[in-house]
This record gives sequence, C-alpha cells and structure tokens, in this order.
Amino acid sequence: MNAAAQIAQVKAPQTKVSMRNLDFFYGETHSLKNVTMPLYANKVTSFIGPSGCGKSTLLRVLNRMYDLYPGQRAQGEVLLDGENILDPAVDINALRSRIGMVFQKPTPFPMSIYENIAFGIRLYEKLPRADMDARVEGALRGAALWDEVKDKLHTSGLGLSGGQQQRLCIARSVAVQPEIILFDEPCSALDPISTAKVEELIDELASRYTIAIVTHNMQQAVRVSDYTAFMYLGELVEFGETDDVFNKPQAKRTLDYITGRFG
Ligand SMILES: Nc1ncnc2c1ncn2[C@@H]1O[C@H](COP(=O)(O)OP(=O)(O)OP(=O)(O)O)[C@@H](O)[C@H]1O
Repeated sequence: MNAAAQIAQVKAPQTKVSMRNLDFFYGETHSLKNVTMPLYANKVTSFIGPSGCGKSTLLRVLNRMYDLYPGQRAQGEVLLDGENILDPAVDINALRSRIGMVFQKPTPFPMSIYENIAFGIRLYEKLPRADMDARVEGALRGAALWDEVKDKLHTSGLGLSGGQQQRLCIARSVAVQPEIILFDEPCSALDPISTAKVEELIDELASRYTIAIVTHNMQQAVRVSDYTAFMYLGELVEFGETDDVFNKPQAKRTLDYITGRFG
C-alpha cells in the first residue's frame, strides 16, 4: 500500500452505526422517512432541524426506547457493528448497556451522588466495593465532576446545580462503559458556563465513544460536532462534515435553515 492510500485509510472514519432505509411510526404518524446514514466511530454527529422534524425520534430508535410504547414501530435496519438492533431477538438490556442516553432535563435519581452512579452499574455487573468505588470515581472524573463532589459523595444528587446534575447524568452514562452516548439537547436547561463545560466534556468523550447529539443551537453543532445531519419533516435532507454542511450546504432547505430563514 502506498503512502497516499495509507493516509486515506487512516483518515477514513469507521462506521459504528449504519441506519438503512429507516422508517418510524407513532401509530399512524410517519415520523422518520427512509433515513439512511452512518454514525462514525469516535466522532460527534449532531442532528439539527426545525421542531418536529424527527431528531429525538431518531435517538429513541437507536436505543429502542420506543419498545416501551405499544403502537410505535420502526422499519428498516439499524446496524450496530453489523448487527441489526431492530431485530426483536436483540437483548434490550445488553443494547442499553452499549448505548447510553442523556436527556434534555437533568434527571438524577433521588439518591446520593455515589448511588446515582453505582445504581446503573449494578444493573449490569456485580462489583466488589473497592472496584465499585473506583468505577464511581472514574465516571465522575470522566464527566469532569469529581473535584466538585468528591467530599460530598453521599449527599443527594438533587442538591447539585443544574449543570452539575447534567454532568452527573453524563457520569451515570459513562459508568456503564457504553460504546455510544446519545445526547438529546443536553444543554437546553443550562447556563452558558455549564453549557461550555458540557461541550468541552463531549469533545473529550469523543476520543472514547461514538456520540450523537440533538441540538437547536447551530453554534453548538459547529463547536462540538464532526458531522452534521439536517432533518426536515422526518427526512434526512443533508449529511456531511459539519464544516461543509454549514459553509457550503448542498440543499437549499439546509441553507435556509442555517441562515435562519425558516424553522
Ligand atoms: N408520542 C408521540 N405520539 C405521536 N406522535 C409523536 C410522538 N412523539 C413525537 N411525535 C411526532 O413525531 C414527529 C417528530 O417528533 P420529534 O419529537 O422526533 O421531533 P424533534 O425534531 O425532536 O422536535 P423538537 O425539536 O421540537 O424536540 C412530530 O411530528 C411529532 O409530532
């Protein structure tokens, strides 16, 4: 292999998730229409588009959250490392340990900071106390929260600020050692300083995880993501490197949206 081919190979991102002809229905409502796109390994992909275009629905499909609701169904394929996670035979608990999710509003459990993290780990693993302590510390460090909470691990997670609570939720996701983390508007309830911390964290996490983030904030998409998907009325209109999508969009609808002409 010559040098150019080697460089091309190094630069080519690996596909972690491949959505193929994905459709989604809430009863009669057809909310995702024939979506085909990748999530690249160790990259951040942001999903943008006007309200109701299907961004959150797409994240919910990726961890099969819709399974909890009768009448909601997905069609097509979502291949995770080549395995179709829409297959009814897939073990949902195992899948959710591989794909973590962080929601718009911080949602700590009404228990101590330590237990917020340990609880999730216990769903999947039985660890001796010392190992659990180490895992909790590692997760809190990974979410850039350790220094702020190390002296009050056994006080309630609900006593933290909104920004700290969101980082606790990120620590909770990280603690189960997932491969993918999905963020659904993770900063919409946060002030600018907490937002900056979470964005910095997402950037760091991308070296270890594959990340998808739904955001209404264009600047945030530009700041945090390597790839951007623009959706409109359930369809994927455009997918590409973030710089390209924002600087030379292919579709007029993308241009109109990012320049604030609609949405
Ligand atoms: N539980 C539900 N039952 C029926 N329809 C739903 C349900 N949830 C969402 N929808 C519909 O599916 C479509 C996509 O909604 P979704 O929440 O994925 O959009 P979104 O792009 O995330 O919007 P927003 O930016 O406002 O959060 C919308 O038309 C919405 O009305």
